[in-house]
Order: sequence, then C-alpha cells, then structure tokens
Amino acid sequence: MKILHSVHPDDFRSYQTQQIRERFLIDHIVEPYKINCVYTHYDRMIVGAANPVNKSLELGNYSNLRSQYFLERREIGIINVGGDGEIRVDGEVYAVNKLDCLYAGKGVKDIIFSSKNYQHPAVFYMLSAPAHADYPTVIMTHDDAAKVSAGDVSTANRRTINKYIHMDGIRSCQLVMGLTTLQDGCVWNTMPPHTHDRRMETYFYFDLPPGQKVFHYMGKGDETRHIAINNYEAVVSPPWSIHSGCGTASYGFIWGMAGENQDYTDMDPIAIHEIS
Ligand SMILES: O=C[C@H](O)[C@@H](O)CC(=O)C(=O)O
Ligand SMILES: [Zn+2]
Repeated sequence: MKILHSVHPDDFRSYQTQQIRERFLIDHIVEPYKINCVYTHYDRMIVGAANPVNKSLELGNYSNLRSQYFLERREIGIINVGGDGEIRVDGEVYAVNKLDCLYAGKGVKDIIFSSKNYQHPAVFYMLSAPAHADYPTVIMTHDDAAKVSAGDVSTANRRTINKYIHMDGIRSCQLVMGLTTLQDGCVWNTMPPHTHDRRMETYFYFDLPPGQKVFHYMGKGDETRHIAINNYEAVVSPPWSIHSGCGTASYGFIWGMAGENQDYTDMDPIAIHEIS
C-alpha cells in the first residue's frame, strides 16, 4: 500500500505544483475490478476505493498493517458514489446504494463489495482509522443522514452538508464522515474556510462532469496554494491547512476526519478578508 508522509507547514511554503500534488493528492484510486488504498501518516487514516464490476471484491489485508486482518485494530466508513451496490459484512448483506453509508467496526473480518448491475457499477469510497473499541455495523441511507444547509446562491456556495458518522449519528471510535452536495450552479465549498488542528481531513470529489476540475485550496489561511483536482480524486488536509474548493461546475465531495476529537464544530474559522 502506498504511503503518504506528513508535511511541516514551514516546508510547504516552498512547494511547487508537482510537490504539492505528490504529497497531498490521492489519484487513481477508483479503478474497475480493483480495490486501491493509500496509507496516510495523518492520524494513520487509510483512504481507498473499491470498484467491483461483474464480480465481487474482498477487502484484503496489507503488510503495512502487520495485523491478522484489515479491521483487527481499525474501523471503516464506506460511501457509494456510483451505481447500486451491496456490501457483505461477516456474511450479512447490506444494500448500499448511491450516497448511502456503511460503517463497520474493529473486529469485522470479511468485507466483500459487489455491484448490482455491471453496466452501472458501484464506486465505494472508504476511510479507515485506527480503533480501540468495537462499534456495531450500521447502514445509513442518504435520506437518513443529518442535513444542514449552508451558504447562499448569491455567493455560489449554496450546499447541503450530510452527516453520517458523527456523535449524533453512526457512532465510531475516531471516524467522522459525511458528504456535501452543491446546489446546481453553485461551485464553492467550505467558503469561508476553516482549520481544525485537532483533526486531519480528507476530501474526495465526485459527480464532477467530464472535463471539469475543482481548484482545491490548501495551506495556512494567510498563505494558500491550490491543487487542481479531477473527478474521483482525493486530497488530504493536514491539521494546519484550510480545505476549500471551487469547481468549474457543480459537484459533490465526501469529507472525513480522525484525530483528537469527534466534535464537528471544533473549527477555527478564517474570515474571507484574512485569506492571502
Ligand atoms: O470539517 C468539516 C468539513 O471541512 C466539511 O464538512 C465542510 C463542508 O462539507 C462544507 O462546508 O461544505
Ligand atoms: Zn474541515
């Protein structure tokens, strides 16, 4: 499994485009017939995707983990951004359709992904964090996610934040996970931006039309850089970095965090006039 090492904010100041992409971008994880995972040293979060087509895919073990099986000391959150799918968790089958979320806790031995229709395959995006206790497997549909409206059409950032794994939703050890969809015509996410020094975060962009890009902004609020992102690519956000995007079209993104706490509101907002 590929490893992403952590970056110090002082070093980040001198990074050019290529180095920013190498250190923070997670691309080519969605690949037909495959599961691809990247191990980050940001709170040891693993970022991955499973794209089963006409046969099922089993979440295997990785030598990086030095464990008996993937979830021996970990938990996982999985959201489908593709066609209808199913996930078998220790023999029990759960329907996981577009924008539904499945959580599986520490101790689960078998996770098997499949698509209902190979012509419209499921795309399962997953985040896995270390876990010290086991929480039950839970499926939450998109309808049942807690919804918060944010932003405004006049500032092109009207959006719906859907919380799945959080303190008042699916319970977990560390993971906090959900997704945000932009109203058609709106292009800005997480503006005004924020940091949360107690948690890392990962953004995974989806439903970005072909040929379009998201300019994802990162860095300290007073010294920002951008990274150009394609559909089905993820970017890690260090605890010292803002994370905000502007697309050339509307899109959705899955956000996920792990770290010191699970308090979604523990953010340090940065006013737009303070951004440099
Ligand atoms: O720490 C929280 C995350 O950055 C996201 O939930 C923000 C987000 O989805 C949005 O403003 O659209
Ligand atoms: Zn955040």
